Parts: sequence; structure tokens; C-alpha cells
Amino acid sequence: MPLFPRNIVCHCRLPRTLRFFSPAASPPPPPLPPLPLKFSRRRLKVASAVTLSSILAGLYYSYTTNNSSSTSLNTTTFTPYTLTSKTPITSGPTQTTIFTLSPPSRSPTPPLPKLPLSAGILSIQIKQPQLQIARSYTPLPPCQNAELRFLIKREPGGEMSRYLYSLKEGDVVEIRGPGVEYVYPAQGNNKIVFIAGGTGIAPALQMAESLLLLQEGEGSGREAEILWAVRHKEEAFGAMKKEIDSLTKRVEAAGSGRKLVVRRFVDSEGGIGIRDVEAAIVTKGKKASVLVSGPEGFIAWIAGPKDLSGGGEEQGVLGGLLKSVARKKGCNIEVFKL
Ligand SMILES: Cc1cc2nc3c(=O)[nH]c(=O)nc-3n(C[C@H](O)[C@H](O)[C@H](O)COP(=O)(O)OP(=O)(O)OC[C@H]3O[C@@H](n4cnc5c(N)ncnc54)[C@H](O)[C@@H]3O)c2cc1C
Repeated sequence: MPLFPRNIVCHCRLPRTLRFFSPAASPPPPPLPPLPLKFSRRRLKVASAVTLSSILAGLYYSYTTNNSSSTSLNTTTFTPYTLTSKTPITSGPTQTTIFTLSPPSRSPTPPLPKLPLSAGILSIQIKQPQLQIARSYTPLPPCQNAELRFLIKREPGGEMSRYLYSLKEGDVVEIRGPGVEYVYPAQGNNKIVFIAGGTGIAPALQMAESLLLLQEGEGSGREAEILWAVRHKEEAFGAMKKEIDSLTKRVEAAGSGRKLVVRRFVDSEGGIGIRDVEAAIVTKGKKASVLVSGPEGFIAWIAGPKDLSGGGEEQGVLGGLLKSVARKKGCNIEVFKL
């Protein structure tokens, strides 16, 4: 029995799935439909003052749309990539691993596509071929390389993560995308505060990397602060620390006062508290845009639950720690729940 109904796009971060037939259905399976623009549009609606060019860049990944061949990444068909490495980050009950996928080698070799990082926070869909389901994952920086890396958590009983964890180096993985999950607000004297739980760090790091793409004038004084909550210390202080330290250095080296601060919180040591949120958001002379990403329960704790009542995934009202901060400080906080 499928866990989710057929022909339904599930609208919460965890099980956004496209499933069109049960595993027992007779072959040949129908192809998975194109990457739904629906989720992009919904998020575009709430992002304030975006540039038309970045929307277009994200939605119409220039040279790839309508490309029926599967030799380069596109939003319609699945392209075979090769799993070139699996780097375990944590073991035990919350197992996470970085999966590195490399594009097919093509001859003659045209320049490989770069993800349109400036368009916003991007995701890629990975296909489970036996079940014909596809789930979204967030590429880790650097997103300007041909290979793609994903920090993936093994979900107990999870269909896609079980499949991915069963793969060996050299195996083929079919992917398509990118989809735009969130369009960055217009440049200005603002600070982005990203509150992430677990693998929700991936979109936060993408946002941080996008600071590197800004021209000197635009990038001037741009600041991002990430509050990252993890269940176990090893999630944030092992290999992921190296990743983050290297990104922080690259942002600072880009100059013009660009700054990235990443603060880590471990659940057993108290996790993220109201004072931490307040300190990040209430910044003199700068307006903070807040993004929240992670498991449903985490998002609800920080910003109130999303509204799933209409069969869609809407932002819901502001709640959680952010609401308490807004009340206490008597201010409006611009929040987006990923
Ligand atoms: C835009 C986006 C980006 C994402 N980026 C990442 C990322 O970078 N890294 C990452 O690890 N994940 C990411 N995710 C989550 C990812 O897409 C998958 O949802 C996740 O990997 C779980 O998929 P799964 O098939 O392994 O688990 P599923 O089969 O969906 O199961 C998930 C959990 O729910 C339980 N479950 C499933 N169905 C039911 C049911 N009917 N009733 C009760 N319990 C049920 C399962 O037992 C399991 O514990 C992202 C999601 C989105 C939407």
C-alpha cells in the first residue's frame, strides 16, 4: 500500500512526494509529471519585491527547459547522475550523510550548467525508480560546481531515504530540477536571519553562498546569521563544521562588509531559546527577514505551524518563539517558513 495517495503532491516539507502508481502496478509506469511550478509560485507570492529577472532565471532554467534528452539537468525529464561519494556525518538514530552526485560525461563536452543560485533557494528532485516517486532535496554549497551534494537524513521507514542509503558509489541516480523554493527579498539594508533545524541547514547555507554572487555595491554590508539546531552535537561539529567554516571565510573574503555568522545549538544543551532569536533579529539600523526551515515540529516551535488545512501548504499565522519576540519588542517580523 502506498503511504501517500496517488496523484497527490504532499505539501509539507517532509513528504512532498509525487506518486502515480503503486509499487505492484504493472509496467510500464507512466513518467513522473514535470516538476510542479505550483510550489514555486506559492512562494513567489510571499516574497516581497523580487526582480523579474531572478524569477525568470529560476523558473525557466535557461538552456534546459523543454530539453527532452536527459543528458543535462532540466526541470522536465530525469537525468542520470552518478553517485560518486557518500560521506557519513552522523550515525545512530539520526543518521545523516552527504551524497555527492556527478553529471554524466558528455562528448564533446559542452560547458556544464551551473545552478541559478541567484534566483533563490533551489531544490532538486531525486527519483526512486522502483516506486516511481520523486522527493525534493536541497543542494549544499558550492552550488556553482557541476557536481551536486546533498545532506540527507535517513528517515526510519522512509522510502526515498532507504533507497538512497542502499546505493553504492558508482550507482546511477536520476534527478531533475532545479525548483525555486524561495526568492530572496530585494537588496537593501537588511539582514537575513535563518533559523534551521537538522538538515534544514542546507537551504540556509545556499542562502549564505548567494551572498557571494552579489556585486560589490549590492553586497555592501549584507549580513546573514544562521541559528542551527541539532539533536546531537556530532551533526554540527564534525564534517559540517568544516563546510561552514570554509563558507564563512569565503563570504568574508568577498569583502564589502559581507558577513556570515553561524551559531549552533544542541537540543540536549537547551537548544534555541527566545533570547537567541531576539539577539539575532533585533539589530540596530537593519531590518531582519527571517527564514525558518526544518522538520514540521521545529518550524511550529519557532514560527508557528504552517497551514495545511486546504490541502495546500500555506504559511499559517505567526506563532512560536518569533511571535513572542514580536510581542515583546512591539515590532513586525517578516517571516517565511520553508
Ligand atoms: C523543498 C524540499 C527540500 C528538502 N531538502 C531536504 C534535504 O536537503 N535533506 C533531507 O534529508 N530532506 C530534505 N527534504 C525532505 C525530503 O524531500 C523527504 O521528504 C525525506 O527525505 C523523507 O523522504 P522518505 O521517502 O525517506 O520518507 P517517507 O517515506 O516520506 O517517510 C517519512 C517519515 O514519515 C513516516 N511516514 C510516511 N508516511 C506515513 C504515514 N502515512 N503515516 C505516518 N507516518 C508516515 C515514515 O515512517 C518516515 O518516518 C526536503 C523536502 C522539501 C519539500
